[in-house]
Amino acid sequence: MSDIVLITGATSGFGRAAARRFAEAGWSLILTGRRAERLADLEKELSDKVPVHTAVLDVRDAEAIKDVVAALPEGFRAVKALINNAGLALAPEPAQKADLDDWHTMIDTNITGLVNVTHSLLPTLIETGAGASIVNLGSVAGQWPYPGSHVYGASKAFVQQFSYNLRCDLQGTGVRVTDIAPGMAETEFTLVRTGGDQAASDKLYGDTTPLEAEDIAELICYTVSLPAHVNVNRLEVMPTRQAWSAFAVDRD
Ligand SMILES: NC(=O)C1=CN([C@@H]2O[C@H](COP(=O)(O)OP(=O)(O)OC[C@H]3O[C@@H](n4cnc5c(N)ncnc54)[C@H](OP(=O)(O)O)[C@@H]3O)[C@@H](O)[C@H]2O)C=CC1
Ligand SMILES: O=CCS(=O)(=O)O
Repeated sequence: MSDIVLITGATSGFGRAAARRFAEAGWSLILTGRRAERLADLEKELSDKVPVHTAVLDVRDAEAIKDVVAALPEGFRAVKALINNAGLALAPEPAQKADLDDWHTMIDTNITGLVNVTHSLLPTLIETGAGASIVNLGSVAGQWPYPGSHVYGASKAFVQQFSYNLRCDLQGTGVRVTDIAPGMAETEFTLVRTGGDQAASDKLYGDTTPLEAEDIAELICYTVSLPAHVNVNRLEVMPTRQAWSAFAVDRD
């Protein structure tokens, strides 16, 4: 029987690329996200290669997650890898101009959603034991501050620390935990962050060479495919053409 991976946010970007990469590697796929049509398209694309189960799921809904896990068909129950990828940034403006609802949406998705899914899958992953993995999508924004990152960066700092703390508690169970922290990667991320501003997205990723979704998918698949005794704690990854910036100084 093939290994089973559950991916949140499989309808776009890293999640969709990861679905394709895991399919290439022969894993059975549980693909989730809010957009049913995209899940159906992905199932159609991949189901002649590997077994695919899809579930429309908003990670903010803890009860819905329990239902999805309880309703997993035979053959998809012994999940070996959980990829906590669903997430978003909103409100690119400075904190003092940001909408409170946008802050709540980021907290509810990036923190509460990730915690909801993890809590529901922990018993299964522990039962799977040696070689099981949780990969959490953090961000360079969880460690490095920049203007307009406010709640988004803070939510990813939570992801990093939660990953480390989980590792401590899961020691002895065989379940591995990894925080993958990408820098600039071209996906629908900026389109979502800017409320659908394609020009802003094109400008951000233009005239440089951002990471591609496939780069991160490769790292996710690599991380969970390492021998069971190897735990990658954190992977921070940037495009070669991106680096840190100097401190900002307010001058007269
Ligand atoms: N692109 C980048 O530069 C970076 C991104 N990241 C992180 O990587 C992860 C993936 O982002 P990326 O692929 O770039 O962005 P995309 O916008 O392309 O994909 C985001 C995915 O998250 C899903 N999602 C969002 N909200 C919810 C929700 N409430 N419930 C379920 N699924 C949800 C979306 O699916 P749907 O709308 O169908 O629900 C979509 O599949 C995010 O956590 C992001 O913060 C980290 C570092 C860099
Ligand atoms: O998490 C995404 C990368 S960035 O936009 O914060 O640099």
